[in-house]
Amino acid sequence: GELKQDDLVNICELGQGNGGVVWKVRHKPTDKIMARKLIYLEVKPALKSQIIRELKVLHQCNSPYIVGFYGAFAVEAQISICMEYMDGGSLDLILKKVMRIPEHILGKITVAVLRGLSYLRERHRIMHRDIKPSNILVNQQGEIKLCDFGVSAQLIDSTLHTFIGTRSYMSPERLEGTHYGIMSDIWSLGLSLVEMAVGRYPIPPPSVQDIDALFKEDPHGCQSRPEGFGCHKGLAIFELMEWIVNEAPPGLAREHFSSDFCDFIDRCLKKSTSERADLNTLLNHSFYRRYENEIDNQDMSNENKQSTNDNDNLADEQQR
Ligand SMILES: Nc1ncnc2c1ncn2[C@@H]1O[C@H](COP(=O)(O)OP(=O)(O)OP(=O)(O)O)[C@@H](O)[C@H]1O
Ligand SMILES: NCCNc1nnc(-c2ccc(F)c(F)c2Nc2ccc(I)cc2F)o1
Ligand SMILES: [Mg+2]
Repeated sequence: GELKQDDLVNICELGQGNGGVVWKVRHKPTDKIMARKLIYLEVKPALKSQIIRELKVLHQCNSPYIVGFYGAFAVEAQISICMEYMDGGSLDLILKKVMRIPEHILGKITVAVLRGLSYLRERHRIMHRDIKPSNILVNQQGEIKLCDFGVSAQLIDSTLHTFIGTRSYMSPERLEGTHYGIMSDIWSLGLSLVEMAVGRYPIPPPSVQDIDALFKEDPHGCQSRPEGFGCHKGLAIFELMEWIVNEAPPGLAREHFSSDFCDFIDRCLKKSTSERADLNTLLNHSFYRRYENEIDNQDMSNENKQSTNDNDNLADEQQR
């Protein structure tokens, strides 16, 4: 049935973005735990109902790589989007805890993101528009899923002027205001992977010393960021955008990462879209190939776990 405000009880706040806050909530009638995103929007009622109508398409977005959707509604100037609660949180939070994410995990993340992007394109003819670590969520079953993709054209339109971030995962062509498409998601994926591999937003690129300091065996054994790494004064958002448009793209240090990971990143971070790899090319890249069956076992094992549980329950029942 339809979700409504009175049926939801706040448990705790999961985080704030720019223009949105996300709560962990319980849906009383079903006792289901959900994540409720509230987006503040002052738009005419006609536009609000159009947004709610367009968000209903999320009921058809069913993929192991896309966060589940329970419903959307508006109360005054707040749009609520109720979705699957991902109890592992987002990759930006995980990155803060672990300093940097090892390559084999980044391989699994890459498989999930590319499969999520191709699902959205093949089945719903949409691009994501906001690929970045905070929009890639994980759960304790080890599943990796995408959220916050532009399914409603009107919601995108109504929030264009409000959502500016502190850092930009936007591609050069998007920052230049020229037309952009799925290839812009590929750039954002590349930049997100470099950030997670190195442990900080990669523009302006860390110095060679920074990188070596990061990877030398930490004497204390704990993963701590070297002095001044990453927390040096970042560029202001506009300087950052200028850097992305005018300077060479970031890349990975070949002495610390496999050559096919470095090559994968180089192909995602080509500044010109005609040189950048498209989705199909990346789905055939050796870095993707190396991890694609790993994640299938992951999914299979979850399904197997589910079915063995079902069988166990059935067996129990028959004994009772
Ligand atoms: N479905 C979810 N399950 C669990 N945690 C979530 C879920 N959706 C969002 N979050 C958490 O809420 C935080 C805020 O999300 P939100 O999308 O508003 O902002 P953001 O993605 O961090 O940044 P921005 O607003 O710039 O897009 C995220 O960082 C994430 O940790
Ligand atoms: N600054 C606040 C965070 N930014 C942001 N969060 N969600 C969106 C979003 C934008 C357009 C759209 F159509 C959505 F459905 C959107 N949300 C959305 C899409 C799919 C799922 I599953 C869940 C969602 F919240 O934009
Ligand atoms: Mg988000």
